[in-house]
Amino acid sequence: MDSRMTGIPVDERPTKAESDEGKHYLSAGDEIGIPEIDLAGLDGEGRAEVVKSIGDACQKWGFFQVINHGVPTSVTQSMMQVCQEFFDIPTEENVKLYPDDKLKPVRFGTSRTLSRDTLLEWRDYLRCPSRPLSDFIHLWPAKPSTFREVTMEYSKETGALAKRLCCAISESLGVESECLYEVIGKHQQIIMPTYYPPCPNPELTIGLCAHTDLGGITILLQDQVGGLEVFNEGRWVGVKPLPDAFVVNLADQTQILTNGRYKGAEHRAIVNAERARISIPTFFHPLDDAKIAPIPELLGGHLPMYRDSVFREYVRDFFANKPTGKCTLDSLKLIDAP
Ligand SMILES: O=C(O)CCC(=O)C(=O)O
Ligand SMILES: [Fe+2]
Repeated sequence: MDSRMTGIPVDERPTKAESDEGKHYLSAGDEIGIPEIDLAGLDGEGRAEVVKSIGDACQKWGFFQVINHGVPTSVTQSMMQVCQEFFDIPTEENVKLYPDDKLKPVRFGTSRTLSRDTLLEWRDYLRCPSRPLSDFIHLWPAKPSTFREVTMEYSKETGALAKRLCCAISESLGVESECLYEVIGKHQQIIMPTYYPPCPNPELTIGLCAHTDLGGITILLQDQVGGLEVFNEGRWVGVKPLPDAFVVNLADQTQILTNGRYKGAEHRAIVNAERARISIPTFFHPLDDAKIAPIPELLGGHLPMYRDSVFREYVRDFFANKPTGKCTLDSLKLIDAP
């Protein structure tokens, strides 16, 4: 906790960065917001319409919220509750039980970049891979006592939702329904319960610096506090918390696979002085040794925008780079536009 009191360097803080780059912030209450998509029609006659809305959102934002997503409210509520109980355990205890050792798949951290002293983010998180379940479940926290059972159910449900979303996204691109699921949806799944404590001086720091997610697709559950922001068309837009919704965003590998047609949007989390916030992103990644390149059918006679890369190497470079913006993705760029 002490190190957090130093805040992050001035040029990493949201207000400074925005005034420098001419960005401005729209709050969650403003009219412009990320698309809200009702998935109720996805498995019936309304499928084509829902698929189209998803495609439009992926193209314009790389971000959308879904309601009527099929994950039972009892499952999301229990997951929020058990994560709250986990973060109620003193930080020192969690640090001891799940050391922030990069070689350990399950670990607790106070910042993704804890080892680097230039960047301190105002958050705690637990990294919890869940696929294949038998490789990881015994490493998950045993306290709270219901953590494993609740998280297992949550993992199963979000996994099924990821499949439905990947299929809909593939259809929206006009490729075979399971195309994206095969590459990004069915392999690695990592659940990352995250806790942002109230911050006495929120203007001095940030919960999570601007970044894109490095995998394929992310499904995020958040409480009603708010703090997630998406960068779109030159400004930061707050993601308004909706009851019973998931926030879905595309990540770098999907941007590569779609040859830039769909975006892995930049986002960040800001903190506030009054209330703690919990968010639970679930990341879906390709296999470590998957070779990722633009899907040939999507090139449509154009040149590929990105060169091939092996996912494992992408991850290595991502963490070696300063985790801001799109620098790792940009390093694979061959041309600016297809
Ligand atoms: O907490 C949030 O709302 C965002 C989390 C996030 O973007 C991440 O962990 O990659
Ligand atoms: Fe993220």
